[in-house]
Amino acid sequence: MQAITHLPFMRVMHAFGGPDYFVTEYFRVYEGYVLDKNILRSITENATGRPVDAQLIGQHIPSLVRISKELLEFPTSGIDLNLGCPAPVVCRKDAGGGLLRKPDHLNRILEALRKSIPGRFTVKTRLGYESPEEFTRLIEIFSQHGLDALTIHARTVRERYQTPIHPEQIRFAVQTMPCPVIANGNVVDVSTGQNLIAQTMADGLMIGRGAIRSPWIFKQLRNAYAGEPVQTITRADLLEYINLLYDTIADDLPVFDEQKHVNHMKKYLVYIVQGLDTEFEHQIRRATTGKNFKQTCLTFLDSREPVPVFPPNHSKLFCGFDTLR
Ligand SMILES: Cc1cc2nc3c(=O)[nH]c(=O)nc-3n(C[C@H](O)[C@H](O)[C@H](O)COP(=O)(O)O)c2cc1C
Repeated sequence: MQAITHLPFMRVMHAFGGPDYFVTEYFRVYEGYVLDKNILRSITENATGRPVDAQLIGQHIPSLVRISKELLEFPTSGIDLNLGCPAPVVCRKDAGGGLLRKPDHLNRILEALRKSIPGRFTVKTRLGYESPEEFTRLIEIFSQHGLDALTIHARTVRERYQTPIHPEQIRFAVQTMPCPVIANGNVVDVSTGQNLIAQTMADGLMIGRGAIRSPWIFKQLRNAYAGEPVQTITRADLLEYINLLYDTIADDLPVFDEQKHVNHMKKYLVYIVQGLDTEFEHQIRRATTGKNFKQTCLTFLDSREPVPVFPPNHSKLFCGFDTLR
């Protein structure tokens, strides 16, 4: 996730158990593009011991091929093509989710990338641009290119993040695709993860916002599937997580600018505070210094009280996950 799931964030996720593999923020590929050194560090300095796929976004075929080849010189576990980003600035250029409106061009991109990537080549997609009905045609295309996995964020581009997802479309892909299918969208706890797997029979889960809010989610799911006890998360656990995130990201900065760092931390906190005290959220929004930020966290989180398992179901940050409960 752009400007969120960078190298220090991956380190923190791993400290709490972490996913089986990571995917980088996307490299925004165009003619003349030079590899972003900071994103590249997620690959070259990945010390988690878990694989990391390099994600590309773009539509210019020679550049996508060139950058894939360049990336394969580094210890990446594979190349992933983003067909899901709904940002208007990306879609207008027919990249990310915008490419779903250009199936013929998409077909040519997949053909060229598959030819030039000898190892793992995967796609992360939405269901279509305007309507889930577009997905049948897209699956026809995806199934022709020997993909190593297909990850599906089961919403259309138009639906952005503000609706329930369409698990039946993931189920359709699982039945149709000759490769593993990873289900994505609205997994916020063990029950929503297990229900998404049960409804789709997907080969795995990708978790985004739910992991920012609660990095224990990977370990909790592993424990639940193994029939082991699942950890209850307390306010004090959250405090430890936030402090680790604050310090790990700060230590990774070439130049530390306190105010910028506090603002960056707010990108995580908007997810973390969901379901907690509204006054906590207000005070975090107003924090400008590190001391102020950390003191606010301490004031609201210094207790052994369990935190709510679910965030609110109708906010701008999380929406529609109750259909998976
Ligand atoms: C702020 C933000 C940035 C994102 N950046 C990326 C990205 O760079 N690449 C990608 O494949 N998906 C990106 N996504 C989408 C997520 O990976 C995921 O598909 C989506 O949030 C639904 O899954 P979730 O409910 O587990 O978060 C982003 C989502 C958000 C909210």
